[in-house]
Amino acid sequence: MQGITCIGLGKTYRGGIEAVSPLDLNFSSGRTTALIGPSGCGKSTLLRLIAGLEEPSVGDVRVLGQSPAEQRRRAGISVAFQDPSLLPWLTMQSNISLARKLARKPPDPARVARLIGLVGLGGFEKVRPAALSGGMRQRAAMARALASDPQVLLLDEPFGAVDELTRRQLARDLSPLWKSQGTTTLLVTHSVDEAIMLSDRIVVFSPRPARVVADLEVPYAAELGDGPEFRSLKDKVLTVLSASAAMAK
Ligand SMILES: Nc1ncnc2c1ncn2[C@@H]1O[C@H](COP(=O)(O)OP(=O)(O)OP(=O)(O)O)[C@@H](O)[C@H]1O
Repeated sequence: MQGITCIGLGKTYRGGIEAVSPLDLNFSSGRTTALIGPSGCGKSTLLRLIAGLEEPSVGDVRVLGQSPAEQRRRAGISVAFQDPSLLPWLTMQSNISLARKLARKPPDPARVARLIGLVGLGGFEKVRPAALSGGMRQRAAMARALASDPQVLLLDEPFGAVDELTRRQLARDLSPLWKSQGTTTLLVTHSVDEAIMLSDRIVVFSPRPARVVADLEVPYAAELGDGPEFRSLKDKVLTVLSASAAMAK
């Protein structure tokens, strides 16, 4: 089975905090899955395990048939996390171009320019990260994540510092880029709207340690934003989420 496969995958941090309780989950190739759940339930930990940035305490994870470390070596995984780690000494444009170089892909200034335009940062190409706002840095990090045409894209609240209107616009403009390339995408978000708009499937987690409490398909029609399919799915996710949050009390 390709895609991303978690086999009995669990993580307990030093000090005994169990963030992810052993999980069996598969994320199919080419699909976008939103991961949603109460704050602190372990979503970022799961993403970091899949990215190979954290070692599992138990179990295993395979990313397109390989270990996360192997995939990272082949630059098959791109990440855009809450805290956009742009290199401070490089301009915004160079940060984005560098992603292609690190992935051993040929330079593609036209693609880089198009991405910068799509994230609304045209005119800021030569600016260094410190002179950008938090939301602008997140948008640059998103462009950087997409610049190398990754096979796997891991997004952890990539638009958390961006205002609601811009978020919607980014979701609309950027998701076709990864969807048309068959990228396997995981998106951690607190926004049910964003989860429905961007994904094919929504996995809802319990309070820590993360366990799956619902696994929902997103019907195609839900993408439209405010139709009955959208509203009914949103109600369903919110109901599961509030039941899940109540488990913590
Ligand atoms: N490096 C670490 N060492 C120890 N504990 C950690 C570490 N990273 C996360 N945790 C703990 O693990 C739990 C899960 O954290 P995680 O960041 O994965 O949750 P989350 O669901 O992504 O939260 P949020 O939605 O608020 O971003 C939390 O209790 C957190 O304090």
